[in-house]
Amino acid sequence: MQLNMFKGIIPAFYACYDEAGEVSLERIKNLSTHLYEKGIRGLYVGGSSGECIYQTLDERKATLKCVAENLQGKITLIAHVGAPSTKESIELARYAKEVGYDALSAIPPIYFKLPESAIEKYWTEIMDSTDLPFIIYNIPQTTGYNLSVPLLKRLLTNDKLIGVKNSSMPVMDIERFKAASHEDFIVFNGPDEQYVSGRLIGAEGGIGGTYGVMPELFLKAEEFISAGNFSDARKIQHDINDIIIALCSLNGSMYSVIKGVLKLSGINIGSVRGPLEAVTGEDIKKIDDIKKKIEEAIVKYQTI
Ligand SMILES: CC(=O)N[C@@H]([C@@H](O)[C@H](O)[C@H](O)CO)[C@@H](O)CC(=O)C(=O)O
Repeated sequence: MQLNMFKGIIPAFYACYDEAGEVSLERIKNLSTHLYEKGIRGLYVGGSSGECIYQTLDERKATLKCVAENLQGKITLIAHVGAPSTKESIELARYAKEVGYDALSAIPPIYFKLPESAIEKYWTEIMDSTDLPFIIYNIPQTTGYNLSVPLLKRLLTNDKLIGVKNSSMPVMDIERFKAASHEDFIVFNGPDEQYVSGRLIGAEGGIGGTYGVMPELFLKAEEFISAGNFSDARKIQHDINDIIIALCSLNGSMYSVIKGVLKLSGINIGSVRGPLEAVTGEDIKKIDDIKKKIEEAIVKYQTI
């Protein structure tokens, strides 16, 4: 397996809606083209940022297909296929394979608190449903399950497992997963607030929910790390974190703020779907300040 295609900056793709809140193929095409032109390594489609659990199977398939039709063969495409049931997850996995994805990924089962044996079976059945490589999505803050090293080791007996997208907050988890696996196993940094530290401790790429609103800054952070310029890497991470704190400071979901910034920048992908909350009232005016903050940071690092 050629793992280089997964190394680098992979934005988690945002759900794209029209003004009525329906999935918009035109907007999916616009956003995916916009991110591609920024120079990203790939896209992670249909994950948390894709509002996966609030979309129907048909909407998720339409999104997967539209991104693939636009960018397949140009960048790495990872399909997140985690769904409430194994049946639906496998249906999405087979669909992703059919429309040309390079890899699959899934959160553990949601809602019921299931034993690890059920989680193992769930991921194994998805892996066995196609010949695509598979990436575990570990995000304990939303799923309530944190990948254990013993389960990772058992799953590693399946050659299709090529990596973990780790969104748990301790960077040490990245080091543990890397140490429990092998050289050709890739750990993706999940928390964007610690991209630099995640990379230094063993992550070889990143998949993140805020990359899409400021790809230039994460591409630059990656450039600094690759060049061994840790002083500037630390500085840009600081500025990125200030922006993430601002994105999370308004009265709606972070994704609503991100979509507001993108809209002001000419990329309209609508708002968020309930129960996620949109930004309202006076806070709407503050979105422009966040956009300016991002632009200032981009300019600051452009010539370094
Ligand atoms: C808990 C959480 O939502 N984590 C995000 C981060 O990118 C997160 O949005 C960011 O670090 C800001 O807190 C990602 O791991 C989500 C992601 O990659 C996805 O959309 O699938």
